[in-house]
Amino acid sequence: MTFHIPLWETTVLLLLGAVIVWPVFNYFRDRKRLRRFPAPSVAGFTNIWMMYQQYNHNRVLATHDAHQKLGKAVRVGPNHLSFISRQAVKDIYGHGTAAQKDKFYISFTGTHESSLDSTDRQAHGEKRKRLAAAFAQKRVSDMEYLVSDDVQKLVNRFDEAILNDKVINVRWYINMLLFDLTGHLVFSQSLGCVERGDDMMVAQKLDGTKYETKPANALRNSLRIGSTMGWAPSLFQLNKRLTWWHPGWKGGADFNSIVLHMVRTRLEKEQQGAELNDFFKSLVWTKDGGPLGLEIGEMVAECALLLNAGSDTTTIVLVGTMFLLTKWPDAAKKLREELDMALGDDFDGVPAFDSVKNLPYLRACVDEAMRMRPPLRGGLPRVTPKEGMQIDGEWIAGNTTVSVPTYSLHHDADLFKDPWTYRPERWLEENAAELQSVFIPFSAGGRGCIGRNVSYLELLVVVSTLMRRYDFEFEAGPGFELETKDTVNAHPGPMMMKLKRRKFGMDLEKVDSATA
Ligand code: HEM
Repeated sequence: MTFHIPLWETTVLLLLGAVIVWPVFNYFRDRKRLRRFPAPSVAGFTNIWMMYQQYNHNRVLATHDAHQKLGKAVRVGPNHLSFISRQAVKDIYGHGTAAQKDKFYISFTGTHESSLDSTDRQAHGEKRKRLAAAFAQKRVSDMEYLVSDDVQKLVNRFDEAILNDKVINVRWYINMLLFDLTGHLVFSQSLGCVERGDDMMVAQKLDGTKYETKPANALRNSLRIGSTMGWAPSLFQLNKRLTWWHPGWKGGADFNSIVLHMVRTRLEKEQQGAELNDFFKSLVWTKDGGPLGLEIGEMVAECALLLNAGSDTTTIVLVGTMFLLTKWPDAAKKLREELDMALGDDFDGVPAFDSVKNLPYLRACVDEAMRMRPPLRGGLPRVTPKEGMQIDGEWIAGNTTVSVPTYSLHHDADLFKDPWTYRPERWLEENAAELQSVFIPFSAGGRGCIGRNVSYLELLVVVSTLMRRYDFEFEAGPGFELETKDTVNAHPGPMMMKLKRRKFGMDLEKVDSATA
Protein backbone atom coordinates (compact mmCIF):
# COMPACT_ATOMS: atom_id res chain seq x y z
CA MET A 1 0.00 0.00 0.00
CA THR A 2 1.41 3.44 -0.89
CA PHE A 3 0.64 6.72 0.90
CA HIS A 4 0.12 9.82 -1.12
CA ILE A 5 1.42 12.93 0.72
CA PRO A 6 -0.29 16.02 -0.71
CA LEU A 7 2.67 18.37 -1.26
CA TRP A 8 0.87 21.73 -1.36
CA GLU A 9 -1.32 21.07 1.64
CA THR A 10 1.62 19.81 3.68
CA THR A 11 3.71 22.86 2.77
CA VAL A 12 0.88 25.24 3.73
CA LEU A 13 0.36 23.43 7.04
CA LEU A 14 4.09 23.51 7.85
CA LEU A 15 4.27 27.23 7.02
CA LEU A 16 1.21 28.00 9.15
CA GLY A 17 2.78 26.01 11.98
CA ALA A 18 6.09 27.86 11.71
CA VAL A 19 4.62 31.34 11.32
CA ILE A 20 1.57 31.19 13.61
CA VAL A 21 1.15 28.07 15.77
CA TRP A 22 4.71 27.75 17.11
CA PRO A 23 5.11 31.49 17.99
CA VAL A 24 1.69 31.56 19.70
CA PHE A 25 2.50 28.36 21.59
CA ASN A 26 5.83 29.82 22.70
CA TYR A 27 4.24 33.10 23.70
CA PHE A 28 1.81 31.39 26.08
CA ARG A 29 4.33 28.85 27.30
CA ASP A 30 6.46 31.86 28.31
CA ARG A 31 9.44 29.92 29.67
CA LYS A 32 11.45 33.09 30.26
CA ARG A 33 8.60 35.01 31.91
CA LEU A 34 8.79 37.81 29.34
CA ARG A 35 5.00 38.20 29.12
CA ARG A 36 5.12 40.54 32.13
CA PHE A 37 6.60 43.18 29.74
CA PRO A 38 4.09 44.96 27.45
CA ALA A 39 4.72 44.69 23.72
CA PRO A 40 3.60 46.78 20.74
CA SER A 41 1.45 45.06 18.08
CA VAL A 42 2.65 41.48 17.43
CA ALA A 43 6.20 42.07 18.68
CA GLY A 44 5.73 39.61 21.57
CA PHE A 45 4.95 36.80 19.10
CA THR A 46 7.28 37.30 16.19
CA ASN A 47 10.50 38.98 15.02
CA ILE A 48 8.62 39.99 11.89
CA TRP A 49 7.48 43.18 13.69
CA MET A 50 11.09 44.30 14.24
CA MET A 51 12.22 43.19 10.76
CA TYR A 52 9.38 45.09 9.14
CA GLN A 53 10.19 48.27 11.09
CA GLN A 54 13.91 47.92 10.39
CA TYR A 55 13.44 47.43 6.67
CA ASN A 56 11.15 50.46 6.50
CA HIS A 57 13.68 52.70 8.31
CA ASN A 58 11.27 52.91 11.24
CA ARG A 59 12.75 50.76 14.02
CA VAL A 60 13.93 53.71 16.10
CA LEU A 61 10.67 55.65 15.95
CA ALA A 62 8.47 52.56 16.40
CA THR A 63 10.48 51.56 19.50
CA HIS A 64 10.28 55.13 20.77
CA ASP A 65 6.55 55.14 20.26
CA ALA A 66 6.25 51.82 22.12
CA HIS A 67 8.14 53.27 25.10
CA GLN A 68 5.96 56.39 25.07
CA LYS A 69 2.80 54.30 25.19
CA LEU A 70 3.86 51.29 27.25
CA GLY A 71 6.56 52.41 29.67
CA LYS A 72 10.30 52.27 30.27
CA ALA A 73 10.66 48.51 29.77
CA VAL A 74 9.01 46.99 26.71
CA ARG A 75 9.20 43.77 24.74
CA VAL A 76 10.18 44.53 21.16
CA GLY A 77 10.58 40.92 20.00
CA PRO A 78 9.66 37.46 21.30
CA ASN A 79 13.09 37.35 22.94
CA HIS A 80 14.06 41.05 23.04
CA LEU A 81 13.52 43.61 25.82
CA SER A 82 14.16 47.34 25.49
CA PHE A 83 14.89 49.47 28.59
CA ILE A 84 15.21 53.21 29.16
CA SER A 85 17.02 54.04 32.41
CA ARG A 86 20.36 55.04 33.87
CA GLN A 87 20.68 51.69 35.63
CA ALA A 88 19.90 49.73 32.45
CA VAL A 89 22.75 51.53 30.62
CA LYS A 90 25.13 50.46 33.38
CA ASP A 91 23.79 46.90 33.58
CA ILE A 92 23.77 46.25 29.84
CA TYR A 93 26.77 48.20 28.51
CA GLY A 94 28.86 49.19 31.55
CA HIS A 95 32.38 47.90 32.27
CA GLY A 96 32.21 44.40 33.71
CA THR A 97 28.70 43.68 32.41
CA ALA A 98 27.81 40.01 32.05
CA ALA A 99 25.92 40.80 28.81
CA GLN A 100 27.63 39.96 25.50
CA LYS A 101 27.06 41.11 21.94
CA ASP A 102 23.95 39.53 20.48
CA LYS A 103 23.90 37.21 17.45
CA PHE A 104 22.32 40.13 15.55
CA TYR A 105 25.92 41.11 14.71
CA ILE A 106 26.44 38.12 12.42
CA SER A 107 24.65 40.24 9.83
CA PHE A 108 27.90 42.27 9.53
CA THR A 109 30.28 39.32 9.34
CA GLY A 110 31.85 38.42 5.99
CA THR A 111 34.57 35.79 5.68
CA HIS A 112 36.10 36.95 9.01
CA GLU A 113 34.83 38.67 12.13
CA SER A 114 35.83 42.27 12.89
CA SER A 115 36.15 43.94 16.32
CA LEU A 116 32.56 45.13 16.00
CA ASP A 117 30.81 41.87 15.22
CA SER A 118 32.93 39.47 17.24
CA THR A 119 30.64 38.04 19.94
CA ASP A 120 33.24 35.99 21.80
CA ARG A 121 34.77 37.94 24.70
CA GLN A 122 38.28 36.57 24.30
CA ALA A 123 38.42 36.91 20.50
CA HIS A 124 37.15 40.47 20.82
CA GLY A 125 39.74 41.28 23.52
CA GLU A 126 42.57 40.32 21.19
CA LYS A 127 41.21 42.36 18.28
CA ARG A 128 40.55 45.36 20.50
CA LYS A 129 44.05 45.27 22.00
CA ARG A 130 45.53 45.36 18.51
CA LEU A 131 43.64 48.53 17.57
CA ALA A 132 43.90 50.26 20.97
CA ALA A 133 47.48 51.51 20.54
CA ALA A 134 46.65 52.99 17.13
CA PHE A 135 43.71 54.92 18.55
CA ALA A 136 45.46 56.36 21.62
CA GLN A 137 45.18 60.15 21.96
CA LYS A 138 48.89 60.76 21.31
CA ARG A 139 48.94 58.77 18.04
CA VAL A 140 45.75 60.45 16.90
CA SER A 141 47.11 63.95 17.61
CA ASP A 142 50.16 63.13 15.46
CA MET A 143 47.82 62.65 12.50
CA GLU A 144 46.35 66.12 12.78
CA TYR A 145 48.08 67.49 9.69
CA LEU A 146 46.16 64.98 7.53
CA VAL A 147 42.90 66.31 8.91
CA SER A 148 43.75 69.96 8.23
CA ASP A 149 44.85 69.24 4.63
CA ASP A 150 41.54 67.53 3.86
CA VAL A 151 39.43 70.17 5.62
CA GLN A 152 41.23 72.85 3.59
CA LYS A 153 40.00 71.10 0.42
CA LEU A 154 36.43 71.30 1.70
CA VAL A 155 36.92 75.00 2.42
CA ASN A 156 38.15 75.50 -1.18
CA ARG A 157 34.98 73.79 -2.44
CA PHE A 158 32.72 75.93 -0.29
CA ASP A 159 34.57 79.12 -1.31
CA GLU A 160 34.11 78.12 -4.94
CA ALA A 161 30.35 77.69 -4.39
CA ILE A 162 30.20 81.20 -2.91
CA LEU A 163 32.20 82.60 -5.80
CA ASN A 164 29.81 81.02 -8.32
CA ASP A 165 26.74 81.92 -6.27
CA LYS A 166 25.76 78.26 -6.00
CA VAL A 167 23.62 76.47 -3.45
CA ILE A 168 25.49 73.44 -2.13
CA ASN A 169 24.47 70.11 -0.61
CA VAL A 170 26.45 70.41 2.61
CA ARG A 171 25.51 66.86 3.63
CA TRP A 172 27.09 65.41 0.50
CA TYR A 173 30.36 67.31 0.75
CA ILE A 174 30.76 66.45 4.42
CA ASN A 175 30.27 62.78 3.50
CA MET A 176 32.97 63.15 0.79
CA LEU A 177 35.28 64.81 3.34
CA LEU A 178 34.88 61.89 5.72
CA PHE A 179 35.78 59.39 2.99
CA ASP A 180 38.93 61.43 2.24
CA LEU A 181 39.81 61.69 5.93
CA THR A 182 39.26 57.99 6.58
CA GLY A 183 41.28 57.08 3.47
CA HIS A 184 44.22 59.08 4.83
CA LEU A 185 43.92 58.05 8.48
CA VAL A 186 43.40 54.33 7.87
CA PHE A 187 45.30 53.63 4.63
CA SER A 188 47.49 56.69 3.89
CA GLN A 189 45.59 56.95 0.60
CA SER A 190 44.17 60.00 -1.13
CA LEU A 191 40.66 59.26 -2.33
CA GLY A 192 40.04 62.75 -3.77
CA CYS A 193 36.27 62.66 -3.13
CA VAL A 194 35.90 66.33 -2.10
CA GLU A 195 37.90 67.58 -5.08
CA ARG A 196 35.94 65.47 -7.56
CA GLY A 197 32.63 65.90 -5.75
CA ASP A 198 31.88 62.17 -6.02
CA ASP A 199 32.57 58.91 -4.20
CA MET A 200 33.72 56.81 -7.17
CA MET A 201 36.39 54.34 -5.99
CA VAL A 202 38.38 51.43 -7.41
CA ALA A 203 37.28 47.98 -6.26
CA GLN A 204 39.04 44.68 -6.74
CA LYS A 205 37.68 41.13 -6.90
CA LEU A 206 39.58 38.27 -5.24
CA ASP A 207 41.04 37.30 -8.64
CA GLY A 208 42.48 40.80 -8.99
CA THR A 209 39.97 42.12 -11.58
CA LYS A 210 39.46 45.83 -10.99
CA TYR A 211 36.30 47.88 -11.49
CA GLU A 212 34.88 51.19 -10.31
CA THR A 213 31.95 51.61 -7.95
CA LYS A 214 30.48 54.04 -5.41
CA PRO A 215 30.45 53.09 -1.72
CA ALA A 216 28.02 55.61 -0.15
CA ASN A 217 24.81 54.06 -1.48
CA ALA A 218 26.24 50.55 -1.53
CA LEU A 219 26.93 50.80 2.19
CA ARG A 220 23.49 52.17 2.99
CA ASN A 221 21.73 49.42 1.03
CA SER A 222 23.91 46.78 2.60
CA LEU A 223 23.23 48.03 6.14
CA ARG A 224 19.51 48.13 5.39
CA ILE A 225 19.10 44.53 4.30
CA GLY A 226 21.78 43.13 6.64
CA SER A 227 20.31 44.71 9.76
CA THR A 228 16.79 43.58 8.79
CA MET A 229 17.92 39.96 8.55
CA GLY A 230 20.01 40.33 11.71
CA TRP A 231 16.82 40.29 13.81
CA ALA A 232 16.32 36.61 12.94
CA PRO A 233 19.93 35.42 13.24
CA SER A 234 19.15 31.70 13.17
CA LEU A 235 17.48 32.18 9.75
CA PHE A 236 20.09 34.62 8.45
CA GLN A 237 21.63 32.40 5.76
CA LEU A 238 18.23 31.15 4.58
CA ASN A 239 16.77 34.66 4.43
CA LYS A 240 19.85 35.91 2.61
CA ARG A 241 19.32 33.26 -0.07
CA LEU A 242 15.61 34.06 -0.33
CA THR A 243 16.37 37.77 -0.85
CA TRP A 244 19.31 37.24 -3.23
CA TRP A 245 17.81 39.87 -5.56
CA HIS A 246 18.15 42.72 -3.05
CA PRO A 247 20.77 45.33 -4.16
CA GLY A 248 22.07 45.53 -0.57
CA TRP A 249 23.85 42.16 -0.85
CA LYS A 250 25.72 43.31 -3.95
CA GLY A 251 26.31 46.67 -2.23
CA GLY A 252 28.00 44.89 0.69
CA ALA A 253 30.15 42.85 -1.70
CA ASP A 254 31.13 46.02 -3.61
CA PHE A 255 32.03 47.78 -0.39
CA ASN A 256 34.29 44.88 0.64
CA SER A 257 35.88 44.86 -2.83
CA ILE A 258 36.74 48.55 -2.43
CA VAL A 259 38.34 47.74 0.90
CA LEU A 260 40.21 44.76 -0.59
CA HIS A 261 41.71 47.08 -3.19
CA MET A 262 42.75 49.55 -0.49
CA VAL A 263 44.29 46.78 1.61
CA ARG A 264 46.27 45.35 -1.31
CA THR A 265 47.46 48.81 -2.39
CA ARG A 266 48.52 49.61 1.17
CA LEU A 267 50.37 46.28 1.51
CA GLU A 268 52.24 46.98 -1.75
CA LYS A 269 53.45 50.29 -0.33
CA GLU A 270 54.57 48.44 2.79
CA GLN A 271 56.51 45.94 0.65
CA GLN A 272 58.20 48.81 -1.17
CA GLY A 273 59.55 49.92 2.21
CA ALA A 274 57.26 52.93 2.89
CA GLU A 275 56.94 53.77 6.60
CA LEU A 276 53.38 54.90 7.07
CA ASN A 277 51.91 56.12 10.33
CA ASP A 278 48.24 55.16 9.85
CA PHE A 279 45.73 52.87 11.58
CA PHE A 280 46.49 50.08 9.12
CA LYS A 281 49.97 49.82 10.61
CA SER A 282 48.48 48.20 13.73
CA LEU A 283 47.10 45.37 11.54
CA VAL A 284 50.53 44.55 10.11
CA TRP A 285 52.96 45.08 12.97
CA THR A 286 52.89 44.28 16.69
CA LYS A 287 53.67 47.02 19.20
CA ASP A 288 57.28 45.79 19.33
CA GLY A 289 57.65 46.01 15.56
CA GLY A 290 57.30 42.28 14.78
CA PRO A 291 55.05 41.03 11.94
CA LEU A 292 51.52 40.22 13.09
CA GLY A 293 50.77 37.76 10.29
CA LEU A 294 47.01 38.38 9.94
CA GLU A 295 45.13 36.76 7.07
CA ILE A 296 44.10 39.20 4.37
CA GLY A 297 40.42 38.40 5.06
CA GLU A 298 40.82 39.57 8.63
CA MET A 299 42.51 42.79 7.49
CA VAL A 300 39.63 43.42 5.08
CA ALA A 301 37.04 42.80 7.84
CA GLU A 302 38.75 45.23 10.22
CA CYS A 303 39.35 47.86 7.54
CA ALA A 304 35.78 47.64 6.21
CA LEU A 305 34.65 48.37 9.76
CA LEU A 306 37.02 51.34 10.02
CA LEU A 307 35.94 52.77 6.65
CA ASN A 308 32.28 52.35 7.56
CA ALA A 309 32.45 53.37 11.24
CA GLY A 310 34.92 56.14 10.52
CA SER A 311 33.06 57.81 7.68
CA ASP A 312 29.31 57.37 8.23
CA THR A 313 29.11 58.15 11.95
CA THR A 314 31.22 61.30 11.87
CA THR A 315 29.39 62.53 8.75
CA ILE A 316 26.10 62.14 10.61
CA VAL A 317 27.33 64.09 13.64
CA LEU A 318 28.83 66.89 11.55
CA VAL A 319 25.71 67.26 9.43
CA GLY A 320 23.56 67.15 12.57
CA THR A 321 25.67 69.82 14.26
CA MET A 322 25.55 72.17 11.26
CA PHE A 323 21.82 71.57 10.91
CA LEU A 324 21.07 72.29 14.58
CA LEU A 325 23.33 75.35 14.73
CA THR A 326 21.52 76.79 11.71
CA LYS A 327 18.16 76.01 13.32
CA TRP A 328 19.15 77.56 16.67
CA PRO A 329 20.86 80.89 15.81
CA ASP A 330 21.38 81.89 19.46
CA ALA A 331 23.64 78.89 19.99
CA ALA A 332 25.46 79.64 16.71
CA LYS A 333 26.02 83.24 17.81
CA LYS A 334 27.48 82.16 21.13
CA LEU A 335 29.73 79.64 19.44
CA ARG A 336 31.03 82.21 16.97
CA GLU A 337 31.80 84.60 19.83
CA GLU A 338 33.85 81.88 21.51
CA LEU A 339 35.67 81.07 18.26
CA ASP A 340 36.35 84.73 17.45
CA MET A 341 37.84 85.25 20.89
CA ALA A 342 40.00 82.14 20.72
CA LEU A 343 41.25 82.40 17.15
CA GLY A 344 41.98 86.13 16.90
CA ASP A 345 41.01 88.68 14.30
CA ASP A 346 43.01 87.75 11.27
CA PHE A 347 42.58 84.01 10.96
CA ASP A 348 39.76 82.14 9.30
CA GLY A 349 41.52 79.07 7.91
CA VAL A 350 41.59 75.58 9.42
CA PRO A 351 42.53 75.96 13.10
CA ALA A 352 45.01 73.67 14.84
CA PHE A 353 43.37 71.09 17.09
CA ASP A 354 45.31 72.50 20.03
CA SER A 355 43.63 75.88 19.64
CA VAL A 356 40.08 74.48 19.68
CA LYS A 357 40.19 71.25 21.69
CA ASN A 358 39.50 72.94 25.03
CA LEU A 359 36.82 75.40 23.93
CA PRO A 360 33.90 74.53 26.22
CA TYR A 361 31.02 75.86 24.15
CA LEU A 362 32.31 74.26 20.94
CA ARG A 363 32.49 70.87 22.66
CA ALA A 364 29.04 71.44 24.18
CA CYS A 365 27.58 72.22 20.72
CA VAL A 366 28.95 68.96 19.32
CA ASP A 367 27.86 66.88 22.33
CA GLU A 368 24.38 68.38 22.26
CA ALA A 369 24.12 67.48 18.56
CA MET A 370 25.16 63.90 19.40
CA ARG A 371 22.53 63.82 22.12
CA MET A 372 19.75 64.88 19.77
CA ARG A 373 20.98 63.17 16.62
CA PRO A 374 23.19 60.22 17.64
CA PRO A 375 24.47 58.33 14.57
CA LEU A 376 23.44 54.92 15.95
CA ARG A 377 20.04 55.78 17.36
CA GLY A 378 18.58 52.32 17.91
CA GLY A 379 19.30 50.02 20.83
CA LEU A 380 22.55 48.06 20.36
CA PRO A 381 21.54 44.48 21.13
CA ARG A 382 23.29 42.47 23.83
CA VAL A 383 22.42 39.03 25.19
CA THR A 384 22.15 38.03 28.84
CA PRO A 385 24.47 35.21 30.07
CA LYS A 386 22.93 31.73 30.19
CA GLU A 387 22.36 31.96 33.96
CA GLY A 388 20.41 35.24 33.54
CA MET A 389 21.15 38.67 35.04
CA GLN A 390 19.61 41.63 36.86
CA ILE A 391 18.65 44.60 34.66
CA ASP A 392 17.19 47.75 36.14
CA GLY A 393 15.96 45.80 39.18
CA GLU A 394 14.34 42.99 37.12
CA TRP A 395 15.65 39.44 36.88
CA ILE A 396 16.00 38.61 33.18
CA ALA A 397 16.38 35.00 32.08
CA GLY A 398 19.48 33.78 30.25
CA ASN A 399 19.97 34.19 26.47
CA THR A 400 17.52 37.08 26.26
CA THR A 401 18.33 39.99 23.94
CA VAL A 402 18.38 43.33 25.76
CA SER A 403 19.08 46.89 24.63
CA VAL A 404 18.74 50.58 25.48
CA PRO A 405 17.49 52.69 22.52
CA THR A 406 19.88 55.65 22.40
CA TYR A 407 17.41 58.03 20.73
CA SER A 408 14.73 57.40 23.38
CA LEU A 409 17.24 57.58 26.25
CA HIS A 410 18.61 60.90 24.97
CA HIS A 411 15.08 62.30 24.68
CA ASP A 412 13.81 61.09 28.04
CA ALA A 413 12.49 64.12 29.94
CA ASP A 414 13.33 62.48 33.30
CA LEU A 415 16.99 62.41 32.31
CA PHE A 416 17.36 65.50 30.07
CA LYS A 417 15.30 68.61 30.82
CA ASP A 418 13.58 70.00 27.68
CA PRO A 419 14.90 67.10 25.61
CA TRP A 420 13.68 68.49 22.25
CA THR A 421 15.50 71.80 22.72
CA TYR A 422 19.03 72.21 21.35
CA ARG A 423 20.68 73.69 24.43
CA PRO A 424 24.48 73.22 24.50
CA GLU A 425 24.52 75.02 27.87
CA ARG A 426 23.25 71.84 29.59
CA TRP A 427 26.74 70.36 29.17
CA LEU A 428 28.29 73.28 31.05
CA GLU A 429 25.94 73.28 34.02
CA GLU A 430 26.56 71.87 37.47
CA ASN A 431 24.88 68.51 36.88
CA ALA A 432 26.67 67.89 33.57
CA ALA A 433 28.72 65.00 35.02
CA GLU A 434 25.47 63.24 35.91
CA LEU A 435 24.26 63.56 32.31
CA GLN A 436 27.40 61.83 31.04
CA SER A 437 26.26 58.45 32.41
CA VAL A 438 23.18 58.55 30.16
CA PHE A 439 24.93 60.06 27.15
CA ILE A 440 25.87 57.09 24.98
CA PRO A 441 26.47 58.13 21.34
CA PHE A 442 29.69 56.06 21.47
CA SER A 443 27.98 53.31 23.51
CA ALA A 444 29.89 52.46 26.71
CA GLY A 445 32.19 50.00 28.43
CA GLY A 446 34.48 47.48 26.76
CA ARG A 447 32.42 47.42 23.53
CA GLY A 448 32.18 51.20 23.25
CA CYS A 449 33.66 53.08 20.29
CA ILE A 450 37.42 52.89 19.93
CA GLY A 451 37.46 55.85 17.51
CA ARG A 452 36.22 58.45 20.01
CA ASN A 453 39.50 60.43 20.13
CA VAL A 454 39.82 60.63 16.37
CA SER A 455 36.14 61.61 16.07
CA TYR A 456 36.55 64.55 18.43
CA LEU A 457 39.64 65.67 16.53
CA GLU A 458 37.67 65.66 13.27
CA LEU A 459 34.49 67.12 14.77
CA LEU A 460 36.06 70.03 16.63
CA VAL A 461 38.36 71.03 13.75
CA VAL A 462 35.62 70.87 11.10
CA VAL A 463 32.87 72.59 13.11
CA SER A 464 35.19 75.39 14.24
CA THR A 465 36.46 75.94 10.67
CA LEU A 466 33.00 76.09 9.14
CA MET A 467 31.30 78.15 11.84
CA ARG A 468 34.16 80.62 11.99
CA ARG A 469 34.44 81.13 8.24
CA TYR A 470 30.85 80.99 6.98
CA ASP A 471 27.26 81.97 7.63
CA PHE A 472 24.82 79.23 6.63
CA GLU A 473 21.20 79.41 5.48
CA PHE A 474 18.89 76.60 4.36
CA GLU A 475 17.88 77.00 0.72
CA ALA A 476 14.32 76.00 1.70
CA GLY A 477 14.13 78.65 4.45
CA PRO A 478 14.29 78.39 8.26
CA GLY A 479 11.46 75.82 8.40
CA PHE A 480 13.65 73.19 6.67
CA GLU A 481 13.69 69.79 8.38
CA LEU A 482 16.48 67.31 7.81
CA GLU A 483 15.21 63.92 6.68
CA THR A 484 16.64 60.90 8.52
CA LYS A 485 16.60 57.33 7.24
CA ASP A 486 17.64 54.71 9.76
CA THR A 487 19.45 51.54 8.85
CA VAL A 488 21.93 50.77 11.61
CA ASN A 489 23.06 54.36 11.19
CA ALA A 490 20.73 57.35 11.03
CA HIS A 491 21.52 58.59 7.51
CA PRO A 492 20.64 62.25 6.91
CA GLY A 493 19.02 63.33 3.64
CA PRO A 494 20.27 66.20 1.44
CA MET A 495 20.88 69.56 3.14
CA MET A 496 20.94 72.30 0.49
CA MET A 497 22.49 75.48 1.88
CA LYS A 498 23.54 78.97 0.84
CA LEU A 499 26.88 80.03 2.26
CA LYS A 500 28.37 83.47 2.87
CA ARG A 501 31.87 84.36 4.05
CA ARG A 502 31.64 85.90 7.52
CA LYS A 503 33.04 89.36 8.00
CA PHE A 504 34.63 89.75 11.39
CA GLY A 505 37.51 91.75 12.87
CA MET A 506 39.59 91.15 9.70
CA ASP A 507 40.30 93.74 7.05
CA LEU A 508 36.89 93.70 5.31
CA GLU A 509 38.35 94.52 1.90
CA LYS A 510 40.54 91.44 2.18
CA VAL A 511 37.48 89.24 2.78
CA ASP A 512 35.54 90.91 -0.01
CA SER A 513 38.33 90.43 -2.53
CA ALA A 514 38.75 86.80 -1.45
CA THR A 515 35.08 86.08 -2.13
CA ALA A 516 34.65 88.38 -5.16
C1 HEM B 1 31.13 60.59 16.06
C2 HEM B 1 31.64 59.52 15.55
C3 HEM B 1 31.40 58.11 16.05
C4 HEM B 1 30.37 57.59 16.76
C5 HEM B 1 29.16 58.33 17.31
C6 HEM B 1 30.64 56.18 16.95
C7 HEM B 1 29.82 55.31 17.62
C8 HEM B 1 30.12 53.98 17.86
C9 HEM B 1 29.27 53.06 18.60
C10 HEM B 1 27.92 53.41 19.19
C11 HEM B 1 29.91 51.87 18.64
C12 HEM B 1 29.38 50.58 19.28
C13 HEM B 1 28.60 49.84 18.24
C14 HEM B 1 27.93 48.59 18.73
O1 HEM B 1 28.08 48.18 19.87
O2 HEM B 1 27.20 48.02 17.92
C15 HEM B 1 31.15 52.01 17.93
C16 HEM B 1 32.08 51.00 17.76
C17 HEM B 1 33.23 51.14 17.04
N1 HEM B 1 33.69 52.29 16.41
FE1 HEM B 1 32.81 54.09 16.46
N2 HEM B 1 31.81 55.88 16.31
C18 HEM B 1 32.32 57.02 15.76
C19 HEM B 1 33.48 57.16 15.04
C20 HEM B 1 34.39 56.16 14.84
C21 HEM B 1 35.63 56.32 14.12
C22 HEM B 1 36.12 57.64 13.51
C23 HEM B 1 36.23 55.09 14.10
C24 HEM B 1 37.52 54.68 13.47
C25 HEM B 1 38.13 55.27 12.47
C26 HEM B 1 35.38 54.18 14.82
C27 HEM B 1 35.65 52.85 15.03
C28 HEM B 1 34.87 52.00 15.80
C29 HEM B 1 35.22 50.60 16.05
C30 HEM B 1 36.48 49.87 15.56
C31 HEM B 1 34.19 50.07 16.83
C32 HEM B 1 34.09 48.64 17.38
C33 HEM B 1 34.65 48.65 18.77
C34 HEM B 1 34.58 47.30 19.47
O3 HEM B 1 33.56 46.60 19.42
O4 HEM B 1 35.58 46.98 20.12
N3 HEM B 1 34.27 54.87 15.26
N4 HEM B 1 31.26 53.30 17.47
